[in-house]
Amino acid sequence: MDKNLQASLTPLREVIDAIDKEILSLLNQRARTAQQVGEVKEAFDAAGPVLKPEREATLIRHLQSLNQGPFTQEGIESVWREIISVCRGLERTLIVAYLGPQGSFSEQAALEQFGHSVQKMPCANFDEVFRAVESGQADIGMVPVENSTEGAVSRTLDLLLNSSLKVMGERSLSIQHCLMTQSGTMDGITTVMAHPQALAQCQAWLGRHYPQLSRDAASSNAEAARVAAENAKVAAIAGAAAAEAWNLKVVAPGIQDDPHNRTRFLVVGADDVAPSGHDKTSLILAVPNRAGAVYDMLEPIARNGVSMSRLESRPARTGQWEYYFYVDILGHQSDPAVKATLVDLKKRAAFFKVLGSYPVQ
Ligand SMILES: C=C(O[C@@H]1C=C(C(=O)O)C=C[C@H]1O)C(=O)O
Repeated sequence: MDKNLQASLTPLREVIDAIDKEILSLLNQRARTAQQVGEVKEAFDAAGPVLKPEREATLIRHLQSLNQGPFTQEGIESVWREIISVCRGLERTLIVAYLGPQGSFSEQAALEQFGHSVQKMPCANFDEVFRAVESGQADIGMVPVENSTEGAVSRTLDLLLNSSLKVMGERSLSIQHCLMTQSGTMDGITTVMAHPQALAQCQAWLGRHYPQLSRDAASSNAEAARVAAENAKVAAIAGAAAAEAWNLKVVAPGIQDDPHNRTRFLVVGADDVAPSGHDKTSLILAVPNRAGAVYDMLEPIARNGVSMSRLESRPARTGQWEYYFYVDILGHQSDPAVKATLVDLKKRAAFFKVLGSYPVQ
């Protein structure tokens, strides 16, 4: 290295070393304090949850509001999610269930939300994720609920309807699909495999570039990657993490038809989440099949000055053209306006279920 360059860098690196030493000492103070929090929780409610999503959200937002840079806001979030993950792990290791195998977008969403100091429980399908959490084998689950190109993930909606689990959080992820094979080329490839959602999100691109390939459905994109790793005739569509996990080479990155393709995931668990100051409430409603019923159902939301951020319908399977409506409103169910809205909605609805209130991402 150039001598002058070395001479200029050395003092700066010494400063960084000294700062890191301070950070390390502070991290250990924080970790010890979190252990004490764990002891207090244990003493008051040994079976109670260690995870407090509202506290984690408030703490990160507060730091972001104090942040003057140049450390980025995204940096604050990702660094503190990992710090919290380690500290939480010293209280008790969180077990997170999601649609696997390794390298799935659900895994990525789970790790972004809860950090890497968790125990991963990859499951074969969404039903298994719900079962794992309902039975207490896992603390929480991470499931996709909607995609910006393809709309609702219907199996998740159906499971939410029938499950006792609460929605405890949300996480939105940019979904960049890659085409991947063993060799990194398409030589000898006869089939492209992915989850039906991913095949749908990439259909125009596939039609343009590989119209001759047969398209096969897999239970997840990461599962398609696992199959491609065993079969040289199969190309998989999955995220970059799956290529790494299954030792595949990317033939083409970012092949989804919409470059802004995003998926929103929900955290499901057994516990209610306290207010964080910026929350959302998810609920399911059904109305009788008559003129004006949907308008009447939604009227209390507008009247109480509550914002609705999502409205999704799903057939009720009665054969009568009846629907369940999945509604997200802004605010926590303990906020007065939201509380009043929920009371009104319950009076009008043929079916009413609050899925939970949780911090807005
Ligand atoms: C330390 C706590 O437990 C967990 C860890 C947190 C942290 O490290 O800051 C925050 C919330 C909880 O998920 C707490 O409840 O304050």
